Amino acid sequence: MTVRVGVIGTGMIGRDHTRRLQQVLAGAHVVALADYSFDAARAAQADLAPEATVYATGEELIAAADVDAILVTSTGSTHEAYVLAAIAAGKPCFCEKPLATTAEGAKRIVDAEVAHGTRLVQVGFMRRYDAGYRMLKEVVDTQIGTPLMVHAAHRNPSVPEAYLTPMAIHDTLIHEIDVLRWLLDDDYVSAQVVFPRASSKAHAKLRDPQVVLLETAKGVRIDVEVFVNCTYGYDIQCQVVGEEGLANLPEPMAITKRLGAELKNDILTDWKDRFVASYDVELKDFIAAAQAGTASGPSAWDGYVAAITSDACVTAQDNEGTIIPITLPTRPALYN
Ligand SMILES: NC(=O)c1ccc[n+]([C@@H]2O[C@H](COP(=O)([O-])OP(=O)(O)OC[C@H]3O[C@@H](n4cnc5c(N)ncnc54)[C@H](O)[C@@H]3O)[C@@H](O)[C@H]2O)c1
Ligand SMILES: O[C@H]1[C@H](O)[C@@H](O)[C@H](O)[C@@H](O)[C@H]1O
Repeated sequence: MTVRVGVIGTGMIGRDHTRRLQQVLAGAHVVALADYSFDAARAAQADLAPEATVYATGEELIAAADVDAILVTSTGSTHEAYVLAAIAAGKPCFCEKPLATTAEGAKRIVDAEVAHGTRLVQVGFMRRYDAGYRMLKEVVDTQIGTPLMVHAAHRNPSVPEAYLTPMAIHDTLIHEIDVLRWLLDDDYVSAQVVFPRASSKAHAKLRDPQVVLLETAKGVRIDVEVFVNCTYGYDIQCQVVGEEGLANLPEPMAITKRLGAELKNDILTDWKDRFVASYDVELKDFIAAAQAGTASGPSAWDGYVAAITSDACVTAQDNEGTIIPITLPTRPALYN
């Protein structure tokens, strides 16, 4: 069965996912588009999905009889309402991160899905599908002994003026929040944030870099450097230290050059290139589950836990150096 998909939000990643569904992956076809900007939706239709219908609102798209499944790729603050509408319509829904901008909003989605009784939501935590992270998890699970510490870094070359200090948490660190929890099969119990000397490359409303310290229920200590004006490239690092050895996330494949008396290789600069393959695999997973009328992969519960953790980290930013406890509610059976 070909899944007929409606895409809400045709900005950068909405267009990229539409391209994936239309040109790369089998089993799905984009039949509907909507964006707050009608022109943006029309442009995506012209460039990527000429046969799709453009709807004036996301709500109309969700209700359309010929739409089997929904992709929510609009601005983060709009996700919650669309995901709730998709659940109410009983349609599988892939939602880009964040699931909701508050923990309360994410909880409303969890409650709605639990009331529905089966999974319908997949959250766009694509790193779980990255080949490098999957290799790392295999080694962490089987070879280096009990994990004790994680050292990680999330570096972007630059960010726009609209990117403010809390975004380092809910826009950027949120990937580590999810993937490290998955990697360690653990949950967080506290967060702390400290700010090193500020980079002169950051604009006035952004404190950059920052170091986030997380502690897990099993006692693992995690430090994540978030540095979003590092200038030199898009660089994701992750090292897990275990009782018997340590394991590093592999570097992306790159040609090593011996040139002009130098040994060098290029560093990627764009997240789209760094995780291009994992975006393909996560949507393949979504299509396969949607064909069966359900969802798999990162769940609404994972989105909710990430939101609770993000909120604690933002509180920790506002209270530099203070350890902020993180308490999770009981996980509903749907997510076991
Ligand atoms: N997983 C990842 O690595 C990754 C990467 C990039 C973006 N994202 C997430 O995807 C989402 C979109 O990011 P982007 O970079 O494409 O942003 P963007 O600004 O390029 O696109 C967002 C689009 O949503 C539209 N929009 C705004 N309000 C709307 C509404 N109420 N209804 C319908 N459309 C609406 C805007 O007009 C715009 O076209 C964000 O939540 C972002 O965090 C995830
Ligand atoms: O929305 C983007 C995206 O999620 C990237 O993966 C991340 O590295 C950026 O910091 C963030 O702004």
